[in-house]
Amino acid sequence: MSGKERRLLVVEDDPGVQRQLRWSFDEVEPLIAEDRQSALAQLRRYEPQVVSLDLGLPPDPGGVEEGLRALREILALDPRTKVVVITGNNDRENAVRAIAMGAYDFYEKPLDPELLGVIVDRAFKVYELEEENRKLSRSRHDTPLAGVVAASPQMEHVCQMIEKVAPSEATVCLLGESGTGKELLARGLHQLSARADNRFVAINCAAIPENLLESELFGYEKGAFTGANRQTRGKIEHAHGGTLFLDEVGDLPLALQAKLLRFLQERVVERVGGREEIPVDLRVICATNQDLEEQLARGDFREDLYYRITEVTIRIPALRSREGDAAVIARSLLEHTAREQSRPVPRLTQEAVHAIEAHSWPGNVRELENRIKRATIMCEGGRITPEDLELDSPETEPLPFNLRQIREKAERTALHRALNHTNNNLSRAAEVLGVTRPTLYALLDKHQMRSGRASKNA
Ligand SMILES: Nc1ncnc2c1ncn2[C@@H]1O[C@H](COP(=O)(O)OP(=O)(O)OP(=O)(O)O)[C@@H](O)[C@H]1O
Repeated sequence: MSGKERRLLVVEDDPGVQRQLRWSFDEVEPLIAEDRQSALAQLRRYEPQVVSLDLGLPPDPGGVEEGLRALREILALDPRTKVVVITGNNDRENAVRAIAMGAYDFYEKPLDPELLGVIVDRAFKVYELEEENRKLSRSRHDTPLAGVVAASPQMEHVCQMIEKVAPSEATVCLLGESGTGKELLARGLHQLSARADNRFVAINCAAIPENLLESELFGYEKGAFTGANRQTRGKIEHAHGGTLFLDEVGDLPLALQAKLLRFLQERVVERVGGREEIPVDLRVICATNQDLEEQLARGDFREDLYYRITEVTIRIPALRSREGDAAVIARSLLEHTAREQSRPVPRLTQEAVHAIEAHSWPGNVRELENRIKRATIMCEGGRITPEDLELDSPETEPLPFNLRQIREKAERTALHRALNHTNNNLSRAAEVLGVTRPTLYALLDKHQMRSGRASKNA
């Protein structure tokens, strides 16, 4: 969570102290509530992660009961909230009561803005860590798809599809860029199937030279070719009873496509140089990072085979389009690596998390793994920085403060695009935007865009 997403609610009835408090926090513009009821209304509306709560609230500004009631109700509404209670001088007793009720910390008046700022900042950090942990435990760490870490709705959907299709015998085709986890998911699918006790045999069709691929897949008889000194079973036979994973199936040469198709139709293999038809019972999962439909159109992939292997197609999204997954996977990998090396888990700095979120991950999870491995070796003092990950520190664009700012930005962008599109022809720009010309003029004036560019047909 970036500093700009932090929301702080200050519950304080004294306008002088309110003013003082506004200056205590560098990174957040606090929301202010004067009493318990408006505090609860703000909590419902803005979901602040941290609340600073003066226990002396009206109608009982000299006592603490109203403040403690507010504390109880805030935590009942959202127990994740970190509440820092502010008590009078030397009022330890009520501070302890508040902590016992679930307050995160307490702070005694008189105000020291710097100290309060530090306490509040730490409260945000604890909230953020807890939130990350909640995400991780919601992630698929302990689900049947072991090893698949994901918190995004996109991957949640993929995992659900895998879980659904696993018990069937359907041939599944996993489509996705390199490093998105196709093999990991294929293994997960196998493990959830009735074939889990038998072998999962993987073969990468792109990694084996064409002349060897056939014997690798189908096996060969002794003497079938020079060097064939003994009868050898192929991957297909090895997978008998289990699952055969054909990775990079889009790279399968056309001659072998025909042979694979025959196997899928008749479920028998003939070893190279042999005549015997050997029945094999297995399930096939395929994967590719190529566009199979484009290959079909080019004639590089057989249509009949395409339909055989795509009984169920599952698209694995690229890491860059999975909301929030990169940081969650990074943390999980850090824990894993640290556990393996019996070392304390290093911490990602906020800048590192921003950099991870901003990077486009062309190599997907594999690239993330490599960067994390490198960073665990290079980092110092238990903290991982963007430099350790060899990522740029991104200039994070501040979040717009409110809906009005978002609307205005969208309006400006739409105006620019319409004017560019129509070569500054105002009548046409108004048409494109679906507004009248006077409305367009008003908008251009509002955004001070009338001078210079937008003049034609005005
Ligand atoms: N969701 C995930 N959670 C944790 N680790 C993952 C996840 N997805 C992928 N990985 C890890 O990333 C690495 C690459 O994954 P995998 O080999 O399954 O990708 P792939 O799509 O099959 O790649 P390629 O197309 O290059 O064969 C593996 O080490 C895998 O364990």
